[in-house]
Amino acid sequence: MTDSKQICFIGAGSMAEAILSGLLQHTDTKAEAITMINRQDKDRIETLQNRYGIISPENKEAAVRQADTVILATKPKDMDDALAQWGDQIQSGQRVISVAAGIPTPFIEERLSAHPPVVRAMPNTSSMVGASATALCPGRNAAEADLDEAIRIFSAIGTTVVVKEEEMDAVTGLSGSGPAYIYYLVEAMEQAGVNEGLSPAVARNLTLQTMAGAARMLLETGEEPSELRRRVTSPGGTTMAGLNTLEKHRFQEALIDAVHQARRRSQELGNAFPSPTPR
Ligand SMILES: NC(=O)C1=CN([C@@H]2O[C@H](COP(=O)(O)OP(=O)(O)OC[C@H]3O[C@@H](n4cnc5c(N)ncnc54)[C@H](O)[C@@H]3O)[C@@H](O)[C@H]2O)C=CC1
Ligand SMILES: O=C(O)[C@@H]1CCC=N1
Repeated sequence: MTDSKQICFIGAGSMAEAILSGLLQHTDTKAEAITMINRQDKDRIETLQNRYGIISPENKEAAVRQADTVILATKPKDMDDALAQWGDQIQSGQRVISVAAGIPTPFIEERLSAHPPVVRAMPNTSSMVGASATALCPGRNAAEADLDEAIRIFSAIGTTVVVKEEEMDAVTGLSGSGPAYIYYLVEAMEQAGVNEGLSPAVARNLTLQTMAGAARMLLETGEEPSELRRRVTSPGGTTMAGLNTLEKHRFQEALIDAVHQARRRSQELGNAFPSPTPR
């Protein structure tokens, strides 16, 4: 992605940093093309300036006004205030991308008097290493070119899919929150290795490569996970003993419920921000 387009992040937390880092490492985007605005927290912007060389704008209003794309990356609960604070700076010729969980596009559209195009995105923090799984959906003022531009940004830092807005809560529960489930699994596998007498370093090394290898097998062979699992599982062997235990503890049911509860929570966050105008 060759780019001189200006991007302004409103909200400079974990997700904004993951996108920023991914863009700088995996595209031709220059740090000078990125501005970041954060509430109160001057230290945070200084950290990001030192880490990435991005600009902390003197005139924050102008930075929002001058961006080609404004990325809204505050917590859902802060979005209303952030739109009240910065929304009047956003012009119709700009493009807005929101990465906030749960917040429907009409909620944002109704708070932007210039009616710019809004695209909703749900990336994940693997953006940082160019490996996000991002789902996108266009708001009512977004033309194909706006969606394409958002796809272009997020394709540079991972894979993208376009979904219907009503699918965004499910996406959030699955791939938005998903990295945390995987890290949780890694924590458990490492602990298991240590419990069985391995050093923490060896347990980590083996766990991570096992995880990475299994992911690559899935991606590169295109085989079904159930088939790949079958090939590891010799009848009466060790894997079967392990899998039977996972089944006894209802491991799959627990994961399915985790995604369901995360989806439900995303929906709940959205319900807290109703949109008065029916679409
Ligand atoms: N962390 C994750 O894995 C993912 C997060 N998201 C979404 O990204 C958004 C941000 O999440 P995180 O980065 O984790 O949160 P965070 O709390 O790390 O960052 C949010 C930042 O927004 C700033 N902020 C709040 N109000 C502001 C205002 N009025 N003007 C300027 N800055 C303001 C805060 O100071 C904070 O630094 C959330 O809406 C979340 O749902 C989406 C996908 C994954
Ligand atoms: O936990 C959260 O609410 C955010 C949204 C998806 C991942 N993290």
